[in-house]
Amino acid sequence: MNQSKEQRILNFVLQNAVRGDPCSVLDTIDQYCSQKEWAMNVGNEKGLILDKTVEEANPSVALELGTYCGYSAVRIARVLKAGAHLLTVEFNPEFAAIAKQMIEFAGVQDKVKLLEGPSEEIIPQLKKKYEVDTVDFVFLDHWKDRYTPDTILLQECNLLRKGSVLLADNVIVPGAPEFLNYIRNNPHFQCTNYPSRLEYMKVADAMEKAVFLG
Ligand SMILES: O=C(NC/C=C/[C@H]1O[C@@H](n2cnc(C(F)(F)F)c2)[C@H](O)[C@@H]1O)c1cc([N+](=O)[O-])cc(O)c1O
Ligand SMILES: [Mg+2]
Repeated sequence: MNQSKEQRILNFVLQNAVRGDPCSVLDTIDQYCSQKEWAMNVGNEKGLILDKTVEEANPSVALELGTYCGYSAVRIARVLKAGAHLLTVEFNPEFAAIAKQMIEFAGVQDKVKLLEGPSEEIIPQLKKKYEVDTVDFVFLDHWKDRYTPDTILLQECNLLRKGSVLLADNVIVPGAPEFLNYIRNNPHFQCTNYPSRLEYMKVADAMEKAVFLG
């Protein structure tokens, strides 16, 4: 059975990155995906915006929707303060298995909890089953038509508090027009757009930050 692209990315990391060194894992994924096979990791340019937004939010509890191979989970976990943790949600079992190995190889497994399943199932479980009170930071990087319903679901489940920061990837490519319309016209959110480029490509993309005002 021939390997998947995601398996090839993981193998390249296992063979070329430094175990326990998150930066080397990120650089190795970026090297592979810019030189060999494109993949939908947030990448290093938008990754810097992600880093700054997480550092500014300084979350105790962070949530990621769309783990994929674990690139942004490693990226976020490596800048979390002591005692803070990231919950990352992945729907596809193959991707979840890859991401688990990526996170462990990077040495950030103590800061990351990978939850497998659809967001509409997992989000309502966060308080009772995963002992979450509210989330301080949310990275939206999953299916673009799920950004809005999941943002609404987070509010319905009382998981956001005054000052919770949402950061959405790909608001230009592939685009999330319905989400931008929702969040920019919602008086409960203060939005900021961060123009950048699509990972590994000379194509414009952007991230949107939305701070919940309560
Ligand atoms: O489609 C893109 N991303 C979709 C990403 C999808 C990923 O999110 C997971 N997911 C789905 N539901 C959940 C949850 F959490 F709800 F359960 C998690 C999917 O299994 C997949 O791993 C994309 C596409 C491009 N591009 O250039 O085409 C560039 C990008 O940066 C992208 O993120
Ligand atoms: Mg993305």
